[in-house]
Amino acid sequence: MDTLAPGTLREFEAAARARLDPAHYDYFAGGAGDEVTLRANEAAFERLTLLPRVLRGGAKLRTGVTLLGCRAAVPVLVAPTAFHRLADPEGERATARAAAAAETIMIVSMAATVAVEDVAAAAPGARLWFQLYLQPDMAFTERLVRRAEAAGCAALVVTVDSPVLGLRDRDRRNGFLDLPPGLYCENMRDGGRVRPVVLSPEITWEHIGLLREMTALPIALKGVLHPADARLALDHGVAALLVSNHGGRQLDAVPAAVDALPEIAAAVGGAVPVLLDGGVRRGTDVLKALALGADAVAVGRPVVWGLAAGGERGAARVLGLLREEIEHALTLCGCTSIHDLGPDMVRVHGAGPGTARVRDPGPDGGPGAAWRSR
Ligand SMILES: Cc1cc2nc3c(=O)[nH]c(=O)nc-3n(C[C@H](O)[C@H](O)[C@H](O)COP(=O)(O)O)c2cc1C
Ligand SMILES: O=C(O)C(=O)c1ccccc1
Repeated sequence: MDTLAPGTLREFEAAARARLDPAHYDYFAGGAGDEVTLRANEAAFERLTLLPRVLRGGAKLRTGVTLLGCRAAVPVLVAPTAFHRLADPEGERATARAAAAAETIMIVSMAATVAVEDVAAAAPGARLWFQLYLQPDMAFTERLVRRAEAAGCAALVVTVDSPVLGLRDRDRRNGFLDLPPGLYCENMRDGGRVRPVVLSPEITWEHIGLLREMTALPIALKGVLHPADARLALDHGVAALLVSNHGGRQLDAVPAAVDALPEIAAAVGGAVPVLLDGGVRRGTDVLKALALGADAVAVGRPVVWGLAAGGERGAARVLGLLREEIEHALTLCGCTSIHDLGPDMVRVHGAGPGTARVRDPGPDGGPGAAWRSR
């Protein structure tokens, strides 16, 4: 990469598109159905505005956050995305090194093309969480959990928005069904064969209970949109929630992730950390999500675009750009810490004051302070 290198996340997408096989680009970029939810994720951020505070300078900027015992220097995690070796020969190894360099958490996909042990070995010091689709064969699920634990993963992220795969017209048209020869879902190797990733409509809250008995690792649920499910998650001892519509790849017609966030944050009431992914493309998007009650966000496609455009350096640059943009926007908002952000600083474009306000920001203005102070 040179001086003409991408300088925004959206420019990274264009650079990645130019390099990728068109069917692979479509797999990464695409959504389900008419891609209404896919577009809504970014459009919802555009409709939200930030109201800066003034004359609050002085202190040194603080962007770090601790989630499930893991410190991240920035409130931006790497969302789990499958098949990184379609974007770069080093695949998830390169992504993990980029996340380590950015001092943030990478959520390794169960459908990674590098085994979780090899991802961990390639990136010493990386903070890894492991994403899991609960497999109906719970004995295999347990073997997978043991591998993630042994590799040093600090949390399990169970994806719950995928009882079946979304209907992805781009993949259907392109005939993209399987990985090309030589690439495999390496976490699915089991007794000399590679199992298919099973998305199962049979999975229930009972399986979450079984998983909790199986492991001491904290469990996050990814893909919760209904506030009643957020409350059920708390009843089941879940340690964090990730508000997500899977980047618009599962049920088309669900709300934009950031539009679903306030109700979930209100239901959780600070009991556990709330994360969000979907459509985060600018530092200002991160600030909007944090102001509305997220403790951190995750990015999916932008990291893949970085990887496809420039391998490890490209992915690191994407995370670095977000960090620069967050610091710049915080300063312009009169904040010295991400905990200074509150719902009072967000408006829905064109709506009156307080319309985006759903939760009392508390005396120090920061959302979700309850779990942090424990
Ligand atoms: C190409 C691709 C593959 C994905 N694979 C997974 C996966 O294996 N497991 C999972 O839980 N989510 C997966 N996701 C969803 C992401 O974790 C995340 O929810 C989504 O990408 C966030 O939206 P964004 O791409 O706009 O940041 C995938 C998303 C994309 C784009
Ligand atoms: O493509 C995806 O979004 C995804 O989550 C997935 C599911 C199963 C296998 C590979 C990826």
